[in-house]
Amino acid sequence: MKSTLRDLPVWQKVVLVIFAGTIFLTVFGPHIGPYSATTASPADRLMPPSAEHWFGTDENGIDIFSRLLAAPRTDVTIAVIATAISVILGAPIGVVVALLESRRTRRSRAAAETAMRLLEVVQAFPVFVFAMVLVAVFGGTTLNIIAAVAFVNTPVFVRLVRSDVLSLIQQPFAEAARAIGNTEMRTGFRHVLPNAAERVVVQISVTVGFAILLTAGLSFVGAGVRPPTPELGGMIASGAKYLIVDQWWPALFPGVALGLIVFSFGVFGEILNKALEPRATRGDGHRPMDEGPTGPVPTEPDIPIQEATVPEPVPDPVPASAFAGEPDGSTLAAGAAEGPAILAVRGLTVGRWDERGAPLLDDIGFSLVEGECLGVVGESGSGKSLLVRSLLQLVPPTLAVRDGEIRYRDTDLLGLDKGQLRKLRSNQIAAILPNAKAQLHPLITVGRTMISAIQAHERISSREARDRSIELLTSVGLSDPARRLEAYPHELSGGMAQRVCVALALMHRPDLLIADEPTAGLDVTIQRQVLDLIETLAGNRGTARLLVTGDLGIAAHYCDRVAVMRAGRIIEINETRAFFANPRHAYSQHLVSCVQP
Ligand SMILES: Nc1ncnc2c1ncn2[C@@H]1O[C@H](COP(=O)(O)OP(=O)(O)OP(=O)(O)O)[C@@H](O)[C@H]1O
Repeated sequence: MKSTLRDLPVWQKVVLVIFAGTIFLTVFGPHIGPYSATTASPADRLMPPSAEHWFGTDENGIDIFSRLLAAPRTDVTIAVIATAISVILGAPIGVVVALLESRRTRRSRAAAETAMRLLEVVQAFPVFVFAMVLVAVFGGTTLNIIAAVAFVNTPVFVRLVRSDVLSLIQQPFAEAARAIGNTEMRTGFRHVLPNAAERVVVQISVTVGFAILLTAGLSFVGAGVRPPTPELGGMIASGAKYLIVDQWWPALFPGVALGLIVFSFGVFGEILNKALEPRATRGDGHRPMDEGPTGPVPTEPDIPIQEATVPEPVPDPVPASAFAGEPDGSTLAAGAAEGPAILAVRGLTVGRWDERGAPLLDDIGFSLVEGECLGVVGESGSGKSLLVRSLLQLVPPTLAVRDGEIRYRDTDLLGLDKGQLRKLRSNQIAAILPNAKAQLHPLITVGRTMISAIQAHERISSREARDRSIELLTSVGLSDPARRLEAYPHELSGGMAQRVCVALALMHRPDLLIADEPTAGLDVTIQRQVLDLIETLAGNRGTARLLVTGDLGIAAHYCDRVAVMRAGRIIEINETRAFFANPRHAYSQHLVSCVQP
């Protein structure tokens, strides 16, 4: 904060002083004027500025300087209370409307649409006229003025929060929050809404400024605060009629004061915005945390990961027609593993929700047994991530599962309601999604994310949840876990963030782990450490793993079987050794040939 203040340009520092002065006057103003701000003195009527009355006197002979010192209390108090009401009403409505809109059901979309149309009706009236009508109908008491100003400003916050939540709800950290078992509402309010806070804070400051203007405007037209209460709009109104007779001071000073106050609130919002941004407040003084000693030392893999990396996208030296053949019985021979399946997928087909266009996932089928690791490989755009999202029921809102079955043990996942799904996620089915840093809430410390994830499933105190978080971070090999709990995601290295995500995914000892490119973006050594960690923690507990990767070397080293995807279909599934020794499908042969020396 200190460095933010120091870096401000001079004019902003001046505005900040005006803002601080306004707040000071709001609290103490009525008590510090040299004269009474309300007692009339007809003998001193309309005296020009002088040493005795610095800003002159008004039509009632009251010292204008003393009234100006007292007036901000009225305007600012009304504006602040009204704006607080607007935020308290507007922000939750905005979150709910956004969540309704992001659902695909007709009913929820209709409800969101109705709410937005109603807001448009409110906003279609000129705000000032609307506030005047409200005050005229219900009377010009202070409470009614506050209610009117709050009412006309509420839609601003609804719209602002709605648009922010709509754009943020698809972000990786929000998806991750849902994947670890948070309800949609909890994700919306606890994970997404704080990210809209920066814009809301700026808007609050601008709105308070506007609300001061509105309050003054209502008083100016005689519908607001009544004399003799010192109030800027009323002072301007009473002074304006003397402008034509060259008595400028009763209107000019309150006019300038009003302009400066409104302006200072707008600028203060910007300054606050900069100061609240965690990267701004902590970025300078905090160097990125060192990786520190980490967990299990990896053993040498049989196949070196670097050498096996498949460049993306895979060039197609073989004509496309060579790969066009339908997968047949031979290429899908090992599609069903032996033993009772933990996950069984049949005929899964995903496409646009309005059923237009070709499916993006077409007739996907495979199964996964206890303790097994199935690698899903394929070129970019083949549908690997979409498969993961479909399994986790996190299909983007523009897409939908058109057909098929996803069975987790005896449960049909596609038939579950949100509550049942939430219980399964994280408790029994866990996910690690790509780009760990983006999965973690940018404005929430690692500790709060972990505690919230633990408490989403267990009724335990925050202290117990914190102790558990420290144990978990230790188990994923993070040094100094208590300090890591206080860190924001941007203060972690990629490898550390990924370890936190592994801890989050495995905290409830799931028996199915779905990992989508869990090491994307990490350097090769860290990749191996993270994959070994998953293997040690999940594999040794018998957790079945579906590991999506674009790296055949990773699939070769860590997976029991490999499934190859191309253009939304699984074209081959085989045991890992057999797959690399003798790939059956022409496209698999091409993939394997790309990584063999
Ligand atoms: N929200 C969406 N709306 C429409 N199409 C989508 C959407 N998300 C993905 N797709 C399409 O689905 C197909 C599969 O995408 P997906 O992200 O699953 O590929 P991928 O195999 O994971 O690729 P990569 O390895 O590059 O992440 C692509 O053609 C993509 O354009």
